[in-house]
Amino acid sequence: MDNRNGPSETTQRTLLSDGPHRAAPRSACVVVIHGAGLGGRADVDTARVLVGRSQEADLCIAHKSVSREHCQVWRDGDEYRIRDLGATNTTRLNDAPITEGTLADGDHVTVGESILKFISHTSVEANYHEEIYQLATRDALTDLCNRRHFLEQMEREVARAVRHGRPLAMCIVDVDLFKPVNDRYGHISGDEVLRQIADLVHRHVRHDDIAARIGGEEFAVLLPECDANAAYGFAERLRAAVAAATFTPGGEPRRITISIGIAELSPAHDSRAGLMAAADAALYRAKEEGRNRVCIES
Ligand SMILES: Nc1nc2c(ncn2[C@@H]2O[C@H](COP(=O)(O)OP(=O)(O)OP(=O)(O)O)[C@@H](O)[C@H]2O)c(=O)[nH]1
Repeated sequence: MDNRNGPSETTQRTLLSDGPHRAAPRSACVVVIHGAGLGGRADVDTARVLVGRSQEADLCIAHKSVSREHCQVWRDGDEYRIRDLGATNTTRLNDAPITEGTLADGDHVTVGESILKFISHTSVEANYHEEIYQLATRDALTDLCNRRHFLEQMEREVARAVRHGRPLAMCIVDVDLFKPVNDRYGHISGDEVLRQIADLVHRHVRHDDIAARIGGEEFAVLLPECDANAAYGFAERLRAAVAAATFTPGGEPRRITISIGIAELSPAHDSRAGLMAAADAALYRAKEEGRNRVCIES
């Protein structure tokens, strides 16, 4: 159900055909194994990976001992290279200061007070680190991002969008009247419904969007480069897809609906907390106005 008159759709969004996200086999990567940013990682290929304190770094280590642009890592043919970017605390490779060097599997890179480990794509540890990364960042039930990872990503995306004056929108998605579903069919069947909804969320997002389960029956989607109208188009398609889907908790066909609140980055909502509060207020309105609808916070 719409509560807006004729929102214009400004962005073409793509339906993906596969189910919940699974990471592709990994390339080489750097993983923070000690200090601030522990567990953070970045894949390394020919594009230069920036490591630093900046929110815009590919591997952001938010600690004062780390320069905003500390070092960069990249693949050059068969070699993996690292270069210090004039950091105040010079980058160290296996404890020796460097301006530039070649990385070998298992090398330790000291960045301020944090230590990174370089894992080559052939390393036997690659799968282990991949598994740890998945456990730390994904929601076990739905395989979407977990709340913590979503909030971290959102912090970065908000900073990036504010800095470059780019649009950014977010949706908070809440399952309508889910308690009666649980009460009638049990939590296991309820979980299956949540998985099916997560699958629909995943199918409707673009590659660059960040989708997460942020609460029991609450999901969030962050949409970089989207204003509220474009987000509305996405949200409305998702709402309609859920409303049209057949769920079979306890083997009984049942319709389930969702309500969605949308907010976009604006001078009034220019922080992570502000944007989330605005989307939450819109969601509240969607519930108040009868559920199964999309509302935009103005
Ligand atoms: N199966 C399952 N249920 C959950 C999970 N997390 C929260 N819930 C349930 O989700 C339900 C949420 O209920 P309420 O917050 O009362 O809201 P609602 O019934 O969805 O109603 P409205 O949000 O007002 O439309 C509760 O029954 C929770 O137990 C979960 O991980 N799995």
